[in-house]
Amino acid sequence: MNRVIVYTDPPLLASATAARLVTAITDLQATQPSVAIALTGGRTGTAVLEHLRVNTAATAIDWSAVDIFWGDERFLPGKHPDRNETQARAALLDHIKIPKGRIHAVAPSDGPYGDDADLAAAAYAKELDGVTLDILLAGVGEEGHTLSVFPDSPAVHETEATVVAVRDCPKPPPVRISLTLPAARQASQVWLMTTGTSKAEAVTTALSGASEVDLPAAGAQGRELTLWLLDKAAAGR
Ligand SMILES: O=C1O[C@H](COP(=O)(O)O)[C@@H](O)[C@H](O)[C@H]1O
Repeated sequence: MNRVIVYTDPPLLASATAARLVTAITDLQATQPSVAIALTGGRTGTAVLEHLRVNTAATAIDWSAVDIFWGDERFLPGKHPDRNETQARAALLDHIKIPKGRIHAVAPSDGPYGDDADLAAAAYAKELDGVTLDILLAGVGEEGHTLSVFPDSPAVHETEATVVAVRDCPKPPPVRISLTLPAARQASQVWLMTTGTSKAEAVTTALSGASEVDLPAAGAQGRELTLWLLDKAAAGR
């Protein structure tokens, strides 16, 4: 099922999405022992986490039973400010009571696999093996990328692997680790969040039946639900 929800502006989108996450996570926790969420980087994804941090209802979440993954990561040294993990830690993860073992970050480029992005991708695929993501949060780029799957790139043609190393990305940094679209489609719910007029064309093209090769965001669909969370500007077309 596809749903599109439009908010007046980016701050409202971020706070409403944080509230939606609180409800979704606590509802899931009422019926299953643990919940798996994949985070996204970028402005909107980080703003949602900041709102989650200050949302008083979020104290109802039992973080000790939430596994945190990332849909994609910028392959940079650990603690680099541009890593999606670093930003998520600053926005939320360093402020909540979540056991270390529940945070499943992608290895950095100075980590156990050094700067071998293929090894880091393979290790992350292993980490995700057997996990069903309850909610995959993802952004949308101006050219229609989602996760770190860019239009007409090798990653968008990947049909076997769940996680790939992505090189020569048009958006910096050039090397990234990303879930593939087939892996994204294993998630129960995919929430695609984006704001701003610069995203409007990508959004309308994706929702008008574009091919995922041309517009990867069109191919990120959850098994139960695909939710497009937009501000008025991104929905403007
Ligand atoms: O580089 C990335 O950007 C996208 C979208 O970011 P935004 O700032 O335009 O919201 C994000 O979804 C992705 O995780 C990240 O690596």
